[in-house]
Amino acid sequence: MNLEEFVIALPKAELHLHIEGTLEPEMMFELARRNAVPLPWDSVEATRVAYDFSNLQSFLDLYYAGAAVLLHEQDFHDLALAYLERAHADGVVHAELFFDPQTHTLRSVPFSTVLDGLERACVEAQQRWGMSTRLIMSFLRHLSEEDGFATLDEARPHLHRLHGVGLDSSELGHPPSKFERLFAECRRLGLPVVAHAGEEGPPEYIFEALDLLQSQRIDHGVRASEDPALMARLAREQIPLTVCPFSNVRLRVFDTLAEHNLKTLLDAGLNVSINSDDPAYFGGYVAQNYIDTAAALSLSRAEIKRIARNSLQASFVSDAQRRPWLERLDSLPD
Ligand SMILES: Nc1ncnc2[nH]cnc12
Ligand SMILES: [Zn+2]
Repeated sequence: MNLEEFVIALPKAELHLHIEGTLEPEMMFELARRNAVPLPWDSVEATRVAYDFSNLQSFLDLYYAGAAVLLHEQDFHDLALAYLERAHADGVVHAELFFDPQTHTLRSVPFSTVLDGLERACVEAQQRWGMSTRLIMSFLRHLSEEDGFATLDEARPHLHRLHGVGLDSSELGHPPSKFERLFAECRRLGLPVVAHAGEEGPPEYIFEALDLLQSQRIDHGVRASEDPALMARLAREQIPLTVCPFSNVRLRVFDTLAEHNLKTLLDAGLNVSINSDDPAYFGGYVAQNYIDTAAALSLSRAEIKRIARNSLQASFVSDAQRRPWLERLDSLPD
C-alpha cells in the first residue's frame, strides 16, 4: 500500500473543519450567480490568486467576504454535502463541523435556515455513505460577549440539534476570558465546549480556554510547545489538540510543513489529530494534510495510525460507536 492508499484506508474523524471554509471558488461563483450577490473577484482563477495570506486576519477578511453568497437553506445544504462527499472519499468516518451563525445572522439569514440546510446534508451523508456527523456552533470572538449571548438566544429552540459550542475568528486581542460568562451558560445548558487557542495567541490563551471555558479540546494549540508546564499538563490530562498543518503554513504560523511542530507535540505524548480547518482556502482536504505532513516530518506508519486513532478517541461519539472504527484501524498493517 502506498502512503496515499494507507491514509485513505485509515478510519478517521475530522474534528476541526469550518463548513464555511469548504466553499470552493467554483461553488462561490455558482451561488453568487444563483443569488445575485456581487463578489470582489472577476473569476475563479482570480479568486484563487487572492488566497495569498500573511496571517489569520488576512484570511478571515476573504473568508467572510466569500460567505456572503450563502443565503438559502439549499445553499447551506449544497455546501455541506459537497464537503461530506469529499471527506468520505478521504476515509473520514465521522466529522464534527463548525458553523459560524453570526456570519450569517448579521446578514439577516435566519439561524434556522443555516441549521436546516447543514442538518439535511448530514442526514443525507449518513444515508448515502454511513457517515456520522456532529454540528458545533462557533462564536466569533472578534464580536462582543453580548453578541454571543444574543446568538445563544437564537439557538435556544434548536439546542437538541447542536452537539457543542466553539470559539473562533481573530484570536489576538480576544482571549478566552472575554467569553467566560457565555461559555458558563453554554455548559449549564449541557453543551460540550471546545475553543481555538494557541493558533496565533500565546500559551496563556490555552490555559484560559482550559481553566475559564473548560474547553474539552483545544483547536490548533500549536503554541503550547512554548510552555513546558502546559505541555506536561496537556499530556497528563490527554487534552486533544486538533492540529491543522496546511492552515498553519498558509497563515504563516510555520514557514514550511517541515518546520511544523506536530511531531514534537506527538513525541511529548499529546493527543494530536490532523484536520483541514478551511480546505477550500488552504490547498487540501484532510487526507492530503496527512500525506504531506507525514512526508515532510518523516512520520512512520505507526505514528500516522496513532494520529488517526487520536482523532477517533477525541471525537464526541460514544465508545460503542467508535469501537468498530478502532478495530478496523488496528487491523491495518504498520
Ligand atoms: N483557522 C481559523 N482560526 C480562527 N478562526 C477561524 N475561522 C475559520 N478558520 C479559522
Ligand atoms: Zn479553525
